[in-house]
Amino acid sequence: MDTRFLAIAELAEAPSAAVVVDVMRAFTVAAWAFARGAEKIVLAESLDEALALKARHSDWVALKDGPPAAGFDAVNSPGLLRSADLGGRTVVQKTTAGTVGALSVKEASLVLCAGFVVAEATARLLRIRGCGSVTFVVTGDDGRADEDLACAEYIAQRATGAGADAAGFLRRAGE
Ligand SMILES: O=C(O)[C@H](CS(=O)(=O)O)OP(=O)(O)O
Repeated sequence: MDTRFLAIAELAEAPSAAVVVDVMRAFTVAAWAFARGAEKIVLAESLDEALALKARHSDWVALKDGPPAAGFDAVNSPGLLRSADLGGRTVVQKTTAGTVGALSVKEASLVLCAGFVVAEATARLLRIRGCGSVTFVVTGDDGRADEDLACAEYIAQRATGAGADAAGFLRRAGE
């Protein structure tokens, strides 16, 4: 498997397969939202778009990063979502890095949004799909977030079927 690890700003053309990594926190939050029963997540281009979607669909859950704000129901916190009941709900999510990264590769044939909590499932899907070339988008800190790079490298190793010791990658993420 041919792998590239790029910041959002380094993306030139649409990759064939993209794994967009945001450990802290957009795609850890997204995984928890699904674990708490969410039916789907809509990624908004802007805060205004998120609010407009919420206005059109009052039953949707509008979620943003940063502090709570009027019109939004939730913030980008895995810890808070762990106790939320999102059964059957649609979440609209807007964050600074993760959702921007995912939307920047929306023309790719395959877009996977990942963090450590879904790393193994992500690697398995890449293996099943037989992706020959994968672009990992390192979203945090303008591509310098080591928790995202560590997660991306872990997924890349696991996707090739190579054994990888998660502990070392997780340690990097925690530093
Ligand atoms: O919720 C977050 O911590 C971040 C904000 S920022 O990227 O650190 O400014 O959003 P995310 O897009 O989940 O990284």
